[in-house]
Amino acid sequence: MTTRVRPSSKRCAVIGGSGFLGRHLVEKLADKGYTVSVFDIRQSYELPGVTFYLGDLCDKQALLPALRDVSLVFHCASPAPGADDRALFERVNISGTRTVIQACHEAGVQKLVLTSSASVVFEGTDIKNGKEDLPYAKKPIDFYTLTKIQQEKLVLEACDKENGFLTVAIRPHGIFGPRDPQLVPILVDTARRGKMKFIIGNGSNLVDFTYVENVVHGHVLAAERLRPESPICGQAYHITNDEPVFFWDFMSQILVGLGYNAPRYHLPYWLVYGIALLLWVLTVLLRPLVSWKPTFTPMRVALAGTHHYYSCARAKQDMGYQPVVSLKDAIMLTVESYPHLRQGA
Ligand SMILES: NC(=O)C1=CN([C@@H]2O[C@H](COP(=O)(O)OP(=O)(O)OC[C@H]3O[C@@H](n4cnc5c(N)ncnc54)[C@H](OP(=O)(O)O)[C@@H]3O)[C@@H](O)[C@H]2O)C=CC1
Ligand SMILES: CC(C)CCC[C@@H](C)[C@H]1CC[C@H]2C3=C(CC[C@]12C)[C@@]1(C)CCC(=O)C[C@@H]1CC3
Repeated sequence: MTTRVRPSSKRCAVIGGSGFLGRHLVEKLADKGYTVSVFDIRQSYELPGVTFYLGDLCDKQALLPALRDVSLVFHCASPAPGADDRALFERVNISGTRTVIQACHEAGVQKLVLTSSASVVFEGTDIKNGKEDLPYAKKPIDFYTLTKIQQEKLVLEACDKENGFLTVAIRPHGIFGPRDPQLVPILVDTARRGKMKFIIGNGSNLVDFTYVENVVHGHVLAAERLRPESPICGQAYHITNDEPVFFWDFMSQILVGLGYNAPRYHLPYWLVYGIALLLWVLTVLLRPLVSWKPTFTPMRVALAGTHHYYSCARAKQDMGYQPVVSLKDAIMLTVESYPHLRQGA
């Protein structure tokens, strides 16, 4: 006779736990006394109480050992948005997420928390205080967004109270903080190449940027509140700093904090967007010959020139969410964490 070990509620797995958000989440969970299994295609650190399983999440056999005796799974793996590779996004974010759900069923996992993105409703036009009932983008601005939409739908539709499998999706926006490989490094690289002189549009667009610890806090709350009687089952939740800021003020504060000049000259939004679109088409057409990645992609230009901020009212009401680090402190902590990216370093 085989006896099945009942998964402990203090054992969890983090798929994508070697990444920027994933590692911060793992550190918080370990701090809170969880035993954590990390599943990722790479191992970027070591931590007591954390076991690493390496593999591709599209491979169920590789994934299953990481989910053994685990009751709670966080899925925060995705190819980086800059990958611009439709096949890769579809394979990892859509088929891979189906595989994650199947593996959870086979391993007897009871709760799945997905890291989705607030950009699942973003089509390149203004969103002001967007709530979760906004429809998914009909014309997603890139393959990343397109596949994040499908991924979120798969996870929320898999929620099945009768069979004891509960799911929830967290939608952060513009995550930043120590060790982020995207926002600050791309910004500094652009400044070092002398391309951060211009403000795209009139500079009055409000945007959410979310400190990584607040995103982690949203994930942990969701996991701990995910019970059959809870309103959060099968729902998506915006998690932001809840302090919309002018996009170009935020960028300037980071740049100035690191010793670079803030951008000063204005360029018309539609001109820059048109050029970015043209460059993107050229890179696609010339791809077999040239492997050049433009800094100003249509997605980045749209994000830099429109309003996109979201309401966290639902997360506050259903999960008791409140940001734990203010934007001012978050910017200071972030700037301090990148001494190697300072001007002249
Ligand atoms: N950063 C942001 O501003 C936002 C991010 N998100 C979402 O948050 C999540 C985490 O993002 P972030 O931490 O920034 O991203 P990272 O790229 O830092 O982390 C993702 C991790 O997943 C790994 N990974 C990618 N593909 C696979 C695969 N097939 N199998 C196993 N592991 C894989 C990555 O490895 P490798 O690095 O080698 O690819 C990486 O370690 C993602 O789902 C993203 O869509 C949502 C909103 C905003
Ligand atoms: C070169 C400049 C015009 C812009 C430099 C900063 C950008 C790299 C970042 C500003 C907003 C960020 C953002 C994301 C990635 C980095 C930025 C474009 C996401 C696309 C990451 C993944 C998501 O799910 C949504 C994010 C929105 C904001």
